[in-house]
Amino acid sequence: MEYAINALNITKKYKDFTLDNVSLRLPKGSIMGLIGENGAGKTTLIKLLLGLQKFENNNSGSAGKKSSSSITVLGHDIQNFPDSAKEDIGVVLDDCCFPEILNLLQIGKIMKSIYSKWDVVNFNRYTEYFNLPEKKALKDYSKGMKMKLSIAVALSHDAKLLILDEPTSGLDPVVRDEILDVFMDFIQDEEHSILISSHITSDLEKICDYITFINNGNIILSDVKDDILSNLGILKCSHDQLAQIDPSAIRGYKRNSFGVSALVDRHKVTGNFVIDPANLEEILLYSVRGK
Ligand SMILES: Nc1ncnc2c1ncn2[C@@H]1O[C@H](COP(=O)(O)OP(=O)(O)OP(=O)(O)O)[C@@H](O)[C@H]1O
Repeated sequence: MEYAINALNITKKYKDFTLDNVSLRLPKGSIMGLIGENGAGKTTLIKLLLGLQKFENNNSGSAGKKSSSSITVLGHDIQNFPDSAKEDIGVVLDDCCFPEILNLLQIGKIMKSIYSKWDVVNFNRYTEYFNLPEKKALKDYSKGMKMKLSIAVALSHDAKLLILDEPTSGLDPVVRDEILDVFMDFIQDEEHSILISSHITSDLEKICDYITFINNGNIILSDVKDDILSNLGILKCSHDQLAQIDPSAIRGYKRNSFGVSALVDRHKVTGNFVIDPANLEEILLYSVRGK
């Protein structure tokens, strides 16, 4: 399989936080969602994938996890990423990176001078679709308008890979739906791939092929979304019944006044239990917060 992103055994240490020996593979032609609570390490991982931060080069994962580290994006080692290939990555980070005194027309002109493959027709198409005013300074744009502008830019230089950090956060459901449609449209070309982080798990459930859960600097689950949703489910039972279930089937559980509800691997549960479907939000909550 060809990968748009192939990150192996990546460790990044801050004073109070370690992204610990994580690996992530995004198959070409697909969308992967990155889910995790605040401070889980999503932005740190994204910055490493973009080469904006350096990972530990001494293969210094925690004890017992040492192995060689590398990040390959669109076939290039991120540490020696050629300038000529930088246009192939469209990036949206959670803060607007354009000078606030400029307006959309001025941004368009600047981008045309920066990107050799700048597609003015596409840019105008997206900015019209997003109803962005041309002459208003960015400082007077709403948060949603700024985000739409960042997305329009990322989509207008013929990128093959989009790396998007919370592109739908703070946006209303109508705008989010518009943006998700644009992402789905982008991915119709099988050469295109997207890595997207979001707290809005329903957005990721809608568009992603793969989901990666990150918690406290560790990847706790990374798989095909449909497999995750079909393999995991919520089982409600008594404490005694829970005790009879193979412990390796239980990903997390919560006690309530009626007994216990547990996130379980369906295939590992034997016996006559009803297991309800779990959505991505529940999977995150049970995995992170469940006992
Ligand atoms: N430059 C830095 N120096 C020190 N610590 C940092 C730095 N950048 C991030 N961190 C720490 O790394 C941890 C992970 O932060 P990160 O921004 O990657 O989380 P996140 O999953 O993107 O969170 P959120 O959903 O809130 O955006 C946090 O504890 C944060 O304080």
